[in-house]
Amino acid sequence: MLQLKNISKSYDGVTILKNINLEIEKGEIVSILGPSGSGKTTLLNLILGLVDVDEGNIIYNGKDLTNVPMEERGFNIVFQDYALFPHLNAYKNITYGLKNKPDISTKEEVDDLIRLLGLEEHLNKKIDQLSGGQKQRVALARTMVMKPKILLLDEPLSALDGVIKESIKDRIKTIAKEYHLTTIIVTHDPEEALTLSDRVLIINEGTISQYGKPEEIINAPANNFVQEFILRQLEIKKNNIFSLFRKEQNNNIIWQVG
Ligand SMILES: Nc1ncnc2c1ncn2[C@@H]1O[C@H](COP(=O)(O)OP(=O)(O)OP(=O)(O)O)[C@@H](O)[C@H]1O
Repeated sequence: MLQLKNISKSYDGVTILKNINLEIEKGEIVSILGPSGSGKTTLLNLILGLVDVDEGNIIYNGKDLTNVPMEERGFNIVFQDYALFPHLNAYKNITYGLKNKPDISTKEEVDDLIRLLGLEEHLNKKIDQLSGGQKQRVALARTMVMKPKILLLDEPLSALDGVIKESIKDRIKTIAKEYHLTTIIVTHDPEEALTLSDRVLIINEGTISQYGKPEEIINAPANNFVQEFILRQLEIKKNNIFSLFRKEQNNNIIWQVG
């Protein structure tokens, strides 16, 4: 279990995160959801160890990691831009980290992951020959072969759309459940957070607005911010789709009458 206790962080005297308290169970998928500048990536970086906390503690399975350097925490991140090596093919990207630590994953485990992510046909391709969704899956595989204790994903779906987005969402869910892998995802998209996660952490201006299961957030928004910002966005999206549908129907009627 990961626990954040009274975490605070400021930059240049400006408070970015204030008194964050949070518990994430092993194998849970948690999304950090909030508007631009609310402190989502800062929170992810604090967990990863890329950024130091000003106050508070990060505890993992009872051990205080607050002052443990990033490399020793055993967490791993997939960045928004994937950060793949362009001169290496997909397979070499996936197995790159194993060069120095070959015992972490067996060949069978690597092959399993490649199969799970549907990358078999793309292994010999260079990175610039891959689509956005394929790059994303290579980045996920490269991180997963290192068997992180916690998988951190920064806006993993933002560059993707439609069917590909849904398919990567499913793959993230499958991997998290199959490997009992605690997964923390930063997103600004309420629909993505609510459909992908076991629990959603909604932050606004550096504080927690609500932390709960998707159905709790939808059925019992804790405050005005959750209601107005998060649920309203979903409502607008839904209405846009319905109005498009109605327009289409009206056009058909006019066309038929005409
Ligand atoms: N290294 C830094 N130095 C100074 N200010 C920073 C630094 N990193 C982040 N900030 C500030 O902290 C605030 C929160 O940034 P953060 O990147 O965590 O937000 P976010 O919720 O992830 O936003 P977005 O959705 O736009 O990526 C912003 O106002 C940002 O300008």
